Amino acid sequence: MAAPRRRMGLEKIGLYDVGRAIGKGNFATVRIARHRIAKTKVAIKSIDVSALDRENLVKLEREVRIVKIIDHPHIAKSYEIMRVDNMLYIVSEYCMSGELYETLIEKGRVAEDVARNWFSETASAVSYLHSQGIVHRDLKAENILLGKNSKIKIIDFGFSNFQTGDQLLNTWCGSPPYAAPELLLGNSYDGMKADIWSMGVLLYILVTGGFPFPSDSVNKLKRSVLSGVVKIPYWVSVGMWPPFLEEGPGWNDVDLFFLECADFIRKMLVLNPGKRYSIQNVLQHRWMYIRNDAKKTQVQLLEAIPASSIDIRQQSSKLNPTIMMFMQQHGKWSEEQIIDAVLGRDFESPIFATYELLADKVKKGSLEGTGEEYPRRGSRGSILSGKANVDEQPLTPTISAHQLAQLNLSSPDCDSDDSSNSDLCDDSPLSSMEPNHDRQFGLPRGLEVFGNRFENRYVSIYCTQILNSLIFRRHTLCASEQLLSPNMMGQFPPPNLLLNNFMMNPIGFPPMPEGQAAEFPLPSLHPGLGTFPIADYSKMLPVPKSERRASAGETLLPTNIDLQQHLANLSANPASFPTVEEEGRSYLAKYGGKRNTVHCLGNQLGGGIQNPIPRYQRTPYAKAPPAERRSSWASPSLSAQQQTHLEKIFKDALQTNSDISRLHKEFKNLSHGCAQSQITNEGSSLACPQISITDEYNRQHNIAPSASSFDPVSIFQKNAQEVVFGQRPATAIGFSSTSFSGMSTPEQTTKPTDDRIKSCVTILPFDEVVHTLKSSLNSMKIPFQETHEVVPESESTEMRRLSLPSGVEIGVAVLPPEHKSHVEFAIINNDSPNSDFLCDQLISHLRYIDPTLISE
Ligand SMILES: Nc1ncnc2c1ncn2[C@@H]1O[C@H](COP(=O)(O)OP(=O)(O)OP(=O)(O)O)[C@@H](O)[C@H]1O
Repeated sequence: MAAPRRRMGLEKIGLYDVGRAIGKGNFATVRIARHRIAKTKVAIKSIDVSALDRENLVKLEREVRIVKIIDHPHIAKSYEIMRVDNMLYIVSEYCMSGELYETLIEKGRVAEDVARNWFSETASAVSYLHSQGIVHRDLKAENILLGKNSKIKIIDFGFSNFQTGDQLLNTWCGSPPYAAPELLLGNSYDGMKADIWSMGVLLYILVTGGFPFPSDSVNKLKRSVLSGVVKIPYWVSVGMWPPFLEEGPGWNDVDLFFLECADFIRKMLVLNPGKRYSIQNVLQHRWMYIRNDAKKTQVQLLEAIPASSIDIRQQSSKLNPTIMMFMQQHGKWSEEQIIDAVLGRDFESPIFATYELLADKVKKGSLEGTGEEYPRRGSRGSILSGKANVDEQPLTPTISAHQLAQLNLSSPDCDSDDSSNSDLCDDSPLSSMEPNHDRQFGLPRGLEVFGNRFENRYVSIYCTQILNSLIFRRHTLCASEQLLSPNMMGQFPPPNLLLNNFMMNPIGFPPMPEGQAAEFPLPSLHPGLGTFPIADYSKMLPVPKSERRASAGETLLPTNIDLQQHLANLSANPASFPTVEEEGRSYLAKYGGKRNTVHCLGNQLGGGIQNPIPRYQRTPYAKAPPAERRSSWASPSLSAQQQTHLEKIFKDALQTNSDISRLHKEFKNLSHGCAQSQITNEGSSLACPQISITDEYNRQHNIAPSASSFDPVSIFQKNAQEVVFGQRPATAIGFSSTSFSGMSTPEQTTKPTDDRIKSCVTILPFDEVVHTLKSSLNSMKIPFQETHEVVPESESTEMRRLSLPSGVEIGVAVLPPEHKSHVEFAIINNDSPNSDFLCDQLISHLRYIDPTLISE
């Protein structure tokens, strides 16, 4: 094919006039273009093949292979593959409304009805892919575009692959915030289950406006994902079983009344891929069929898949005579050439693309009178071998001038108010009726008139470039290329250092064997990765101020858009978009007092909306047993006097509803002397004063946890780095604290200066926990010393301690009153940056066997 050339500043590639860039990926630039015969706008993804290494070339060819075979209404359709010099171009359907991600950024979370529509369209596309044995592996809001009428269109098959039967995949692909835990752990994985995890993240984002695992580094993300805790804000519908109904015969008829988005999300975000939903489960979940939309959604789901296959069947059985005629006139191709390329689905031929674009235009524009159709040749084989099998039906049916003219109209896209029109929609009779065919067809070229649009286009391109350069883009990572690109590798210690590190600490990251980049395992375990910033997703999506709660504070974002305004801007029926207040009120009216104990609905400290869900059920402390909750506490490094003083100021602030600047000031004074880095949450030294304030005070005093009540958590979260959220109190259960004395007591005071404690409770039997921990350590080649002890509190309870040379002490015991296995990880020696990871890894191994395991 001829090399691209420019005409009046507009680049020409094949039969396309190419305009401004509309997107950029790791290796690709996507530009808007217009097909000169069909006059349809398309997106052209261009990839400089010479810049790709062998592995990425393989991926690219796989992407090409896959886009050629997929065809689904909710997947952006590909029309043509062009190879010119070093460039490869993938021409696909142009999705005019851009990324779902950008829509969410702009408008914030969406109502569940809207989320349901988008999500079910996505699910139908994923179901189609999985049924074809294809996994996408990079599902994310940035790869989901909105086409005409806000229909979902999945794009970017750069990481997709074929997966058959029980086959597991190994390559680390995807975007960290959407990556399944098994990928984060570097395990082999089932790509289909990994897609479902990404869908869970997607649905979470749609209905909450935030990420389920907010973090600003891969390490933090990993820890958050592996903790297994998904905090879901109160406004997300919760499956609820009315107290008067027992589960039993007939209960299925009733459950449609109860919304279950939270349950649905959790089913997709199950750590254990074996227990995670499959796409079939997703399609069948009740939330997908809720209320008035039940019919519509079902229809959508049913329609989506067959529509596509019917389409394929129709296409293969008939060729449209109007289109054939039009192509013969405007493309000067012979009938034989057209039939051959179309039936052969020759993506590398401009003929096939032209036919498909025109056919889609006919479909969209409901071209009249196309009932008469060319009979299809018997088979491709017959075409290749001559005309023998061609039916003896007339090949030149009567086609009205009107029908041909209709094909010649601009694409419906060009009539939209899409701003990109100015780039590409030139509907002047000359250019439209006599398109500039590529030289290869040896056709006359129409006069190329752009007039004033020429200048405007440049202004527009220039502005777009500025905008593009300002927008912080998030890209997909792949273990061997993005996570460990040469640049990034440059930031790591040299390989021999890595090797030493690995030898010293086997959970470190092994050096990359030469030429085996693709097999690079466990990329996220490299300590260095923690230093790579990824987008701060926690600050990504705007949520109205009125909706911010301490509970969602970590997940949700500061806002600049008021939901009301957003709702007013939406053209859809506002009734389907209740405000958060309305949601809260109706939730309260329906369920208040039934399910959640709402301690006090009044707000003693001022007005503001009331949150029907008690704060302790939605804060990071939700899991803490009541005994561990307190109105405030200060670490033992504060003197008793200082502590009393702080608590007094805190209580004063509560009673007088005054601000807490005094408390802050006081606290700052106490913190004085600690380096800033020491008083932040991450890596804090427990030697510094720390305060953890919970809502217990509010709860005890029947103060409604509302936006305008005194809300130490959110105030501190906003203003003070010093608060250690969810920090355990200074005393810990069991043997947790230290092995220095060689003795453990149930209530032994931790050594505040050197202990870091993680603990979890599991229903697994003691022996199984010990066995799992030991075999995990063995498989990681981490030596340990095992000691048997008896928990003093209960003579009969055995305790096992595993001591690691890196200074991690692991204790396991079954403790009363629950008689569940308690596991404590005490990091005695903070020198090893990997100790934290190791503990998280071990916890996640346990969680694989017991998904109900609770981290404390
Ligand atoms: N068909 C399309 N219509 C409109 N915009 C598109 C289309 N295809 C891609 N884009 C835009 O271009 C961006 C990059 O495209 P794409 O994701 O295919 O590239 P990529 O190199 O694979 O990206 P990444 O490296 O992030 O995975 C998309 O996020 C989207 O904004």
